[in-house]
Amino acid sequence: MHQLSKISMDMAYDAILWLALDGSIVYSNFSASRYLGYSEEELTQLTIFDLDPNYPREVWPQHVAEHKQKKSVSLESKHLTKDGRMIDVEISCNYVEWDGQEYFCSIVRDITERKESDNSLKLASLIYSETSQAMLVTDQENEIIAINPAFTALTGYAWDEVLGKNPKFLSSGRQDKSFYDSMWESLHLRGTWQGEIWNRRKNGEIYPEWLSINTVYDEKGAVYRRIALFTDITEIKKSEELIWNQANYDALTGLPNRRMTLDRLDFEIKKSRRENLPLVVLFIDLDGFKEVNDTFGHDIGDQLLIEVSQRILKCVRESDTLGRIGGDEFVVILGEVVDIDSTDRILKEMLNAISEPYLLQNHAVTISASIGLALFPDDSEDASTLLKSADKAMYEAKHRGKNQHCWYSELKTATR
Ligand SMILES: Nc1nc2c(ncn2[C@@H]2O[C@H](COP(=O)(O)OP(=O)(O)OP(=O)(O)O)[C@@H](O)[C@H]2O)c(=O)[nH]1
Repeated sequence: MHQLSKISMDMAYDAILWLALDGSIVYSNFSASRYLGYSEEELTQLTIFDLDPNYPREVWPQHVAEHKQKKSVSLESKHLTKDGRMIDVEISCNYVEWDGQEYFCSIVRDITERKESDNSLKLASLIYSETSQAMLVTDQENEIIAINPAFTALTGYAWDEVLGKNPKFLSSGRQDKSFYDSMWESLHLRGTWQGEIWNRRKNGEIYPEWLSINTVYDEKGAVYRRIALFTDITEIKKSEELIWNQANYDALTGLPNRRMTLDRLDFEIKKSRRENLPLVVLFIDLDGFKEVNDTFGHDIGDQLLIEVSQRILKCVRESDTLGRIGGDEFVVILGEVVDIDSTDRILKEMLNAISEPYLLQNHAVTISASIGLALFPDDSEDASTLLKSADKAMYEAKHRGKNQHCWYSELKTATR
């Protein structure tokens, strides 16, 4: 019978250690050797304090008394293996009296793996609850089964308001069906999608977010969960917009700057080519603007530039472009001109409007402009050459006495 119980103890998955009341190991099974790395003989030379070096020896007598009284105690600790590893163990310590002797029979289970997975679960749950990224998890039916606190902070929706809902209730309506179709196509094909999307908060506010969706599949390869992570990118968009505006618009007048004006000219040339209609570029330079600055100061000069730009705008269609490309230099693009002769009327109106007196900070200021014109496709077919031609024509207008216009074609005729 004794032999049988030894065999069965050796077959046990858990380690079994018999301790005398002084903490010395008097018996161990096969599993104990397996996880601690010591032979049975070696273990009988050791004490519980060798296996558990952090065990405070001074409390041992107190623990012995308690364990004797309770008969059975469960606890978690760490054991040091022969090769120096500390492993997590779960111990069930039982007080046994046998053959007039007292023992503790400790059943020890190696829980290192469980601890590691507990720790990674704890870490995952910490990340889930503490991250500033909003998270949303849906099930096979695409119904929400989990959200994190950042989701509530970002969208304004609490857990009980979203549970079981299809996430499409967050849509802002800004993206069309084809946008969502291609998102779903990517999710079906690759299980992932990421990109920029506009959603709506509970308070109705529409905001841009960077969204990344991943899919978890079950063992049969069917969709099990989809996990969406997103961040509010309103501030990023705002600063991108600011940088873009600074790069493309003139801060004083709010008009397109040189770079943007050239882009528009490019675009309008392409349009005119498609429509087979001419396009006219006006290069406008103020006459004697330096004197306004010198006489009335830079502030009034600035105000004059703003006023002039507003007067020019009143003379053109909304679809035409007015840009400020230098100090007192403006460019107008008259796109898709059906009637070239109508340009002369616009020019007359513009020159008159600019030369009407201005009242700036109680000062009466007058100014005029010289305008050079170039025609697409006759004078040039590319944006920068067309602008240069208009510039040359403007110089000719100055040369002829200012406050007037000149077509580039007139220069070509003059040099012939
Ligand atoms: N107030 C103000 N002045 C500017 C600004 N940018 C450039 N200027 C001034 O605008 C003037 C432009 O020079 P010019 O075109 O040679 O001066 P102008 O007196 O108009 O000369 P003409 O074109 O030959 O009649 C310079 O004195 C610049 O200092 C600006 O943003 N604000």
